[in-house]
Amino acid sequence: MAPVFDKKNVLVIYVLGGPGAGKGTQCSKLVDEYGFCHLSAGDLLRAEQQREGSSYGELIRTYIREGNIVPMEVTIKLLENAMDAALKENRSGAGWSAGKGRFLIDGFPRKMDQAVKFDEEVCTASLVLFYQTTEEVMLKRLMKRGESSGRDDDNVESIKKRFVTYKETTMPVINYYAEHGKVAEIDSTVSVEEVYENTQKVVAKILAAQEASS
Ligand SMILES: Nc1ncnc2c1ncn2[C@@H]1O[C@H](COP(=O)(O)OP(=O)(O)OP(=O)(O)O)[C@@H](O)[C@H]1O
Ligand SMILES: O=c1ccn([C@@H]2O[C@H](COP(=O)(O)O)[C@@H](O)[C@H]2O)c(=O)[nH]1
Ligand SMILES: [Mg+2]
Repeated sequence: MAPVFDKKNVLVIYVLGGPGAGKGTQCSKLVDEYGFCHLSAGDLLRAEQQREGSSYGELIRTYIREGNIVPMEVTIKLLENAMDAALKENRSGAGWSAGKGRFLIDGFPRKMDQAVKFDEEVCTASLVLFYQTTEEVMLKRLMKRGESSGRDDDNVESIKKRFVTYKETTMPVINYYAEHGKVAEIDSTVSVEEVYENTQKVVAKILAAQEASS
């Protein structure tokens, strides 16, 4: 079913990279500076897993623990509903007016079927921010985060599985968007501030281009 909002009115940036690459960290800085609505597919799935009465709770729990990708219909519906709700809030500020808004979609699309379906039926992204670092760095960050995150998948067994899914299933998505000239690759090995400086440069350009065309 088509989304309720008009896709012409939304600016979408996908935020991709390996588990623990720093996607969420950079998104929160972008929210503060540019007023994006940040939608993390993983967070939406975790919230749905916890929701009383959800028929997907157990399914989501198993997929996340195994580092697998939840069937796309579930995730796309959650994202679409969250976008719709944000647009109905009538937010103010740069990029927001009646029915218009700007979104960071974090950790999605992670599989080609999601990418094709979302592009066709919901909306297309103007840019893909791709945070790149080594598995060694990501493992260290996730193990540290796991001391306090409470996430079922911040343990070494799940992390190893997430790395396999990332390489086999998500890298083809990133390569697909790279072939379409949409990917900005950013080294996320360096400090949060340095990563953000490089992120700002790319995002500021996209926002300026959008402003010039509207
Ligand atoms: N550039 C950085 N340098 C050092 N630590 C970082 C950096 N970026 C993020 N971190 C830390 O690494 C951990 C993972 O970061 P974050 O949660 O942003 O990653 P993510 O890509 O969203 O991970 P996931 O895919 O698991 O959701 C966090 O504890 C965060 O504080
Ligand atoms: O589109 C998606 C995004 C995420 N998942 C599942 O959630 C976990 C955690 O995602 P984070 O982005 O690390 O918070 C991921 O490993 C998948 O199991 C998904 O199924 N589909
Ligand atoms: Mg995250």
